[in-house]
Amino acid sequence: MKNFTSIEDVPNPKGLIQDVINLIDQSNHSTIGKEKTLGMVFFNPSLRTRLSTQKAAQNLGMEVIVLNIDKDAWNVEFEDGTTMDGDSQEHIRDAVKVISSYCDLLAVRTFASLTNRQQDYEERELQNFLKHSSVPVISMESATLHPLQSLTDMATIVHTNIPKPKVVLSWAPHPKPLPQAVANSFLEWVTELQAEVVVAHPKGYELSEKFAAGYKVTHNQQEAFKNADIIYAKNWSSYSDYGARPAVEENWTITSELMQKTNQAQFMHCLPIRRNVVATDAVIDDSLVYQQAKNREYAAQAVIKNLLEVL
Ligand SMILES: NCCC[C@H](NC(=O)CCC(=O)O)C(=O)O
Ligand SMILES: NC(=O)OP(=O)(O)O
Repeated sequence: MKNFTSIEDVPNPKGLIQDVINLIDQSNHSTIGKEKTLGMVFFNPSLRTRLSTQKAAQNLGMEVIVLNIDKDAWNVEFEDGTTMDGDSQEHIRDAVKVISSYCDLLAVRTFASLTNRQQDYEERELQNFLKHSSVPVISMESATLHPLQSLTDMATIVHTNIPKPKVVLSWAPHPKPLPQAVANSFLEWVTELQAEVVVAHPKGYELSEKFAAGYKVTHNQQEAFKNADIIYAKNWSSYSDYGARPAVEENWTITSELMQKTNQAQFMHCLPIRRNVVATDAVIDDSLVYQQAKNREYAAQAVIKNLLEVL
């Protein structure tokens, strides 16, 4: 594996999921990363990804340096060929060349504009990192994908030991427009599981065909929940009317009553979660969300180890 920015970078996804499961069952530390440095660059906030990736690198003996580029560095210009006489002091190509010169691996969190679909889906910021970094790049969530989250989620689902689970990816309400990244990535990875997958969302919230093609999609949340073993909740904004939040008539908040329609399903969410908007307190408090968050450490550790092995 040369980079980790989507499932397409992973030669053996099932093997990587198994590596994470092995770490869940028996966490271990190694010194493979001794005298090596992980650089972590954030363009927007993070709690889990930041701490779990840092912890994972430390478990492997690495040093970690962190740059909150949106807060602590110069304003970055992303357009090529522009005359930089405005508010941006530093071009992304210079920034990435310099940052990667201090690191052996470079992890980056970029962001979705939710205003320019073409630019987001071309992954302009992430592509600049891939193009200009002299070391392997790890995505800590990009404009359209969140592969560390999805790797974690797959390992968490397999670890429940439910044979051939019915897995429902359910849209849920949110007061703000959010990216499609977590849902896109989930659908990219869930094909690796022996599972029946159903996507439930209101009309107007169709995901890109690139990710949704081949999956059963329903606008009936109650129907989707019947016999489900895993409920994976996530809000996302519209892909077709990019970044919009079309009105939804029914209440899609995940409640205990709704969970009662399932086969005693386990509730999952990547966090952060807006309590009593996405799901009720009772649903969240009896769920896999903290196991999921803990498993982020193991997913990051499996990915970093894999990349270090081929340095
Ligand atoms: N990194 C995991 C998810 C991050 C992001 N959620 C958020 O931005 C929540 C913000 C809020 O609750 O206002 C998302 O949905 O893609
Ligand atoms: N789930 C997740 O990526 O959380 P953070 O945004 O806090 O890193």
